[in-house]
Amino acid sequence: MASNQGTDESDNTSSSPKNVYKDPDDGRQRFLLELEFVQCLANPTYIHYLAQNRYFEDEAFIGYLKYLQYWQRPEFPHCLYFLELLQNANFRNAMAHPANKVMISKRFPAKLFDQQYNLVTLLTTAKEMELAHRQQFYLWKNYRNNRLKHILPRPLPEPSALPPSSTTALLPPGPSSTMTAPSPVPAPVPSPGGSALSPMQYAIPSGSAVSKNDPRTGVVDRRKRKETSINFSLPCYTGKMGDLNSDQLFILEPGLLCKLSWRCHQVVIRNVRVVSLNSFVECTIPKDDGTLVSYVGFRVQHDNARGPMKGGIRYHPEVDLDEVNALAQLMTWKTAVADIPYGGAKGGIGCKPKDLSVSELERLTRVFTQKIHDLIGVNTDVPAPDMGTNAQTMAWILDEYSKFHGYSPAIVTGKPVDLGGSLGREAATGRGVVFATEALLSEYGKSIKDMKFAIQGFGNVGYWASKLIHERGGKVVAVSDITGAVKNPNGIDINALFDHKQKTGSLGNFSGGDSMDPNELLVHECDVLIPCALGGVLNRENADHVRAKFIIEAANHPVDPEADEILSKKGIIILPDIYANAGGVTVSYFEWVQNIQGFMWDEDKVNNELMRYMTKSFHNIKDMCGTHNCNLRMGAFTLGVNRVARATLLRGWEA
Ligand SMILES: NC(=O)C1=CN([C@@H]2O[C@H](COP(=O)(O)OP(=O)(O)OC[C@H]3O[C@@H](n4cnc5c(N)ncnc54)[C@H](OP(=O)(O)O)[C@@H]3O)[C@@H](O)[C@H]2O)C=CC1
Ligand SMILES: O=C(O)CCC(=O)C(=O)O
Repeated sequence: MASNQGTDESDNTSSSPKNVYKDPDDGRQRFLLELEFVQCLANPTYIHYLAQNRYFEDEAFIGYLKYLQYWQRPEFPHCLYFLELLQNANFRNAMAHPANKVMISKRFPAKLFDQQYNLVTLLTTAKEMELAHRQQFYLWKNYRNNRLKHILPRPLPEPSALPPSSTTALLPPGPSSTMTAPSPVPAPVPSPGGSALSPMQYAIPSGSAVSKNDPRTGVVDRRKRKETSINFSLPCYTGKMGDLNSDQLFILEPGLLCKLSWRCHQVVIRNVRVVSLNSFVECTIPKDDGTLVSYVGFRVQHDNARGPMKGGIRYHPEVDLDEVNALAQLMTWKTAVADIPYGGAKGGIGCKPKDLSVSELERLTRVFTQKIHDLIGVNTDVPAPDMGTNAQTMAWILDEYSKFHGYSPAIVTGKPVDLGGSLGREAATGRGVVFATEALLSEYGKSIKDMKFAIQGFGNVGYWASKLIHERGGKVVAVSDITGAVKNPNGIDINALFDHKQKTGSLGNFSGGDSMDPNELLVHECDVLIPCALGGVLNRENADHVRAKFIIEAANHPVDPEADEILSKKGIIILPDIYANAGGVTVSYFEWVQNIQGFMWDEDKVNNELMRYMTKSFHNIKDMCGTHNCNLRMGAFTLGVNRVARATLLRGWEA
C-alpha cells in the first residue's frame, strides 16, 4: 500500500515507522481523504457496513478512529456525533448486530442514543430526522459519485482534477474524493492520545486474520476489476430477485455516449440528479386479528431532469432499498427511451401480499401513502402499479393522498377507469411487449403467428402478453406462475387457462395442457421466451440451456450480465426491458395527460398512440445500434442515457 510513497508493502504493519505517510502536497491529499472519510461516518448505513465487515475488530482501525477525533475540535455539525460514539466499544458492538441496521438509520441522529444504547426506546424529533436524512442523502450521493469515479473512463481529465491517490485503497470503500478542500488546508492535529495512528498508517497488518474471502479484500478486488474494465455502469439483477442492487452492473462503453462532450459525460456518470434515496418508512398496521405488524416501505426518486419522476410500487417480500434504488434508475432510462417527459422513481413495500387480506392490504397502502404523501405529487412523482399491486392499490393511494391534498386523480396512474384511469392501461405493458415483439420479429422477416412462445408469469404483464399473442395466432406452448407450469406443443388456449386460474387459483390440473416443472419453462423448446415475473431468472446457471432464439424482457431485469454474455454468444437476440416493457409507463403517461386535460381518450386512441410510441422507440434504438455497432441493450441504454444527459445539461446541473 502506498508503495509510490516509498512504503514497503512486505513490512506493512500498522505500527511500523516505515509506514508513515509522506504526503507529496503538504497534507492536502491527506486532508481530503480524511475529510471525506469523516463525512462518511455521518452515514449510519456506512457505519453498519463497517461493523458488518469487521473493521471494528481491527485495532489499527480503532486507532485511526481515535486519531480522527481531531476533527471534532472546534465542534463540527452533527455528523461527528457518530465519531464520538464510535470510540465506545458498546456502540461498535451494537452496530455489529444486523438487526440494528434499519433501526439506526431511522433513529438517527446518534446523540439520542442513551447510555445503554437501547435503540428501541429512542425518540427523535421530526426536525432532527429531517436533518439526518438530508445529511445521509448528501453523503450517500457523494459516496455514490465516488464509487462511480472509480469506474470512469480514464483518462478524461478535468483541469482541476486531483491526481488519483494510491492511498485511497487504505480506507474502507466509500470515502474517496470529489469534495473540495477549503483553502488554506489546515494541518492535521496530532492524535489526542498521542498513540493513535496516522490515517496513512492504517492498513490491514500483514499476517492479520483477514482472509481472502473477507469482504474488505473483496471490495478492493471488485474495484480493481471495475477500474480496468468498466466505463459506465447500469444496474441489473444477478441471481435471485433480491440481489438486484446498484452494485450489479451492466456496462455501457463510453463510445456509445454519442456526441457527448466530456462535461456532459461527467453529468451522466455522476448520475445525475438523485433526488431522494432516504425515503424508507415504517408502516405499522393492525392485522385483522388485532395484532400489530410493521412493514418497511420505500420510495426512491432517481432523476427528474426530463420531468416528474415516474415508476411503479411493488409489494413483494424481497423488496429492499437497493432493489428499489436500482429499479428507480431503470425507470429514468426507460422513460427516456420511450421519449415521454418523465424521470425515474420506484417504490415498494417488503411484504407478501398474498398473505394479507384485502382490508389489511388497504390499511397498509393507506399508511404507506400517509408517510409518503409529501414526497409524491402530480408534478413531482407519480406512482403506478408494479408486481403485487394493481388498480385497486392505486385507488387507495389516490383516496388517501386526496385527503391531504384535495382530489388529485393525476397523483397515480394505473387506477380504475371509474376513478380517472385510462382505458387500455391494464393491458398496456403486455400490449407494449407484443408491439415490441412484432417490431423485432419484422426485422427478421418473421411475425408472431409463425412463432412458438414460452411465457414466465401469468399476472398482469404475462396474462396480457400471452392473450394478445394467442389472439394474433402465435402458439403459446408454455406458461408458468408461482403455482406451477403448463405446456402444450400445439398451443395453449390462453382464455381457457385464465378462466381455470380464476376458478382454481392455480395453473395446476389444467385440462388444455400438461403440467411441467416451472424451472423448465425458461429452457423449454420455443422461438421466443418472454419472462414476465421476477428479475434475475436467467443467470449463469441456466443461460446456456436456453433454447429460444429471441428473449423479450417483459419483466424488469430478467437477464443478469453473465447470462447476457452467455446468451449473446449463443446468438440469442435480447430485447431489453427498458424498451420491451415500456408500454405500461407510456400509457401511464397518456393517463396522466388525460387527467390533466380532464378529457378521456377512447381505447383505440390509447392503443394506436401506444403502437406509435413503441414503434418509434424501436427505430430510435435500431438507429443507435447502427451508429454505434452495438446490440439492442446497449443501443437502448445509449439512447436513454443521452436523452437524460442532454436534459440535465440544458437544465444546468448543480456544480
Ligand atoms: N405492471 C406493469 O405495468 C409493469 C410491470 N413490469 C414488470 O413485469 C414483471 C411482472 O409484473 P406484473 O405482471 O405487474 O406483476 P404481477 O404481480 O401481476 O404478476 C407477477 C406474476 O409472476 C408470477 N411469479 C411470481 N414468482 C414467480 C416464480 N418464481 N416463477 C414463475 N412465476 C412467478 C406470479 O405468480 P402468481 O400469479 O401465482 O402470483 C404472477 O403471475 C415485473 O418484473 C414488473 O416489474 C414492468 C413494467 C410495467
Ligand atoms: O406505469 C408506470 O408509471 C410505471 C411502470 C413501471 O413501474 C415499470 O415500467 O417498471
